[in-house]
Amino acid sequence: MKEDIAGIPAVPGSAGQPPEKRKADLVVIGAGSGGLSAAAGAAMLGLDVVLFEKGEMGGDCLNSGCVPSKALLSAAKYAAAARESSAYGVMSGEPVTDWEAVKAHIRKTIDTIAPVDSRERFEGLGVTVIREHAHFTNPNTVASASVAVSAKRIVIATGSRAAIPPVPGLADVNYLTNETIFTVPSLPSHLIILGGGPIGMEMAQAFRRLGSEVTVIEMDRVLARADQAHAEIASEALRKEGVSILDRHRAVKVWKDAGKVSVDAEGEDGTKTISGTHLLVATGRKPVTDGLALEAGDVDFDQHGIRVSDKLRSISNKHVWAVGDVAGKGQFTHLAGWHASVLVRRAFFKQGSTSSSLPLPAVTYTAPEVAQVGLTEHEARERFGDKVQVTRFAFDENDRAIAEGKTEGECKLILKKGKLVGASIVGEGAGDIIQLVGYAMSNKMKLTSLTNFISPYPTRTEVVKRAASAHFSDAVFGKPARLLVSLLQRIL
Ligand SMILES: Cc1cc2nc3c(=O)[nH]c(=O)nc-3n(C[C@H](O)[C@H](O)[C@H](O)COP(=O)(O)OP(=O)(O)OC[C@H]3O[C@@H](n4cnc5c(N)ncnc54)[C@H](O)[C@@H]3O)c2cc1C
Ligand SMILES: NC(=O)c1ccc[n+]([C@@H]2O[C@H](COP(=O)([O-])OP(=O)(O)OC[C@H]3O[C@@H](n4cnc5c(N)ncnc54)[C@H](O)[C@@H]3O)[C@@H](O)[C@H]2O)c1
Repeated sequence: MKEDIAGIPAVPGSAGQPPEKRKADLVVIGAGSGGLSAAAGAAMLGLDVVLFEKGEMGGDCLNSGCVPSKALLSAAKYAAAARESSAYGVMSGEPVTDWEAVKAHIRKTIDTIAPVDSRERFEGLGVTVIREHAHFTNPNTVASASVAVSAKRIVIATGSRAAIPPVPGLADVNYLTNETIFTVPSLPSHLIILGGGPIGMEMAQAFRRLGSEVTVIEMDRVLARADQAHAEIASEALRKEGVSILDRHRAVKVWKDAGKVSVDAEGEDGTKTISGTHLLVATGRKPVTDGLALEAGDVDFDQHGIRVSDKLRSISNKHVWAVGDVAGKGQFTHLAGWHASVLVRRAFFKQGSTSSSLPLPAVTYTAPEVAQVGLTEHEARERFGDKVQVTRFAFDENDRAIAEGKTEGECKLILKKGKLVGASIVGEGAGDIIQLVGYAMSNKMKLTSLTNFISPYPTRTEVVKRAASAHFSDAVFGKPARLLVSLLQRIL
């Protein structure tokens, strides 16, 4: 693919001077989750690391992704708790949202975490941090306005940005993205959200709980990568809270009129026009490959990002690696962190992990949470056919869930001939609970490892042990077992 080199600063040096030339062991472009972890890992091994960042240290996750979204969701949780509290015998009224105070909570959360990602911390680790836009000048050199650094290893960790679909009229309205939604001047009165992926669904519930009217327009099904039944449980919960979800509706036209933004959404039953005060575009992400002069670096890329092998090394330039969203293998902070770990092990210890050598967890932080690790039941059946077994346990039989009145959900373990290949959990705390299964799978443990331990009572995580135990219940309590026990009773 040919590269769009727009965005490369025209000025060669800070005061019109040619950039200073230097060497380093490792150059990292991008100080987000992936780039920071790579830089820290290499610096802690005593290597000479140069890190370029053109924007805010911490990248998307800290500034316009995971952190602000989870801070917003936590504010929204209090609003929901106030509404629900009378069911628990505690009376409170309809909550009042102070949007400025919610934004202050978001800002405070970012500011509290920011020092971990800061220039000062990384300089303390020995990393040279250059707060400038960087681009390739040749296959082993990266330059910014002030410096050109040559290195044996260069890591591209430039992340992704919101992908804007080619919907007629969209470019002419002031739509919001993840970069602007957390600082919008007033609480949207009616927020229309294009896209029912993790961003769309998390934001839909957060704003609805804080008092906005919310409409989600999704051209396929919501949370399409999650277990379908679990995604439906989550969308039903959002609907009950008043979120209007138009799934299988494609946005085909957008326009602004008399201070309102309107969207035509086309479904099987015709076209509906939705009018609101704000429009959030959450229709997926686009890797940031522009402005890097990748052709000068002999770095191949396509619409998914830098073309790398599962070892995260560029297929066209052996000096170059890619980590995080720009590597085109998934868009999660924990995946970016894992990529950095793969890079450090491979590049400096010659160890053999790859991007896909551990099962990847994914959690959407709606209430209920929707969590996945490894394969969904659907993916497993497509791959392994009738060798697949499913064992499950419902939250409404879990005493902690009953005590807390959060009984919607289930834990589903997916097995291939008795071996764990995935798990899907929907319910309160699913993202925490699923770690137990991820741990067992990553360490290639047997299903019995999920039954052979004492789980504290009453905890929601007991659902994992109960789902695993259900798989063995026939063997343990079935007719053959009963016969054996009665025989042994007579002998012993
Ligand atoms: C709203 C939202 C919520 C999310 N929630 C979660 C969540 O709950 N859990 C989760 O795991 N993931 C979540 N994600 C995804 C997560 O934020 C990303 O997967 C993660 O930030 C990717 O990290 P990265 O290092 O690849 O890229 P980024 O964090 O995007 O960092 C890339 C950095 O590179 C810099 N850069 C780009 N080009 C250049 C250049 N030429 N020169 C110098 N610097 C450059 C950018 O300025 C940026 O700082 C969320 C994302 C969004 C948008
Ligand atoms: N909790 C988390 O871990 C978390 C939270 C947010 C984001 N993320 C990461 O960020 C990524 C991006 O999230 P996202 O929600 O933007 O993307 P996504 O790709 O997951 O979902 C986008 C949705 O928009 C729909 N869409 C596209 N064009 C449309 C149109 N014209 N009309 C209607 N619908 C349309 C798609 O069908 C899709 O379902 C996620 O895949 C995830 O990896 C993670």
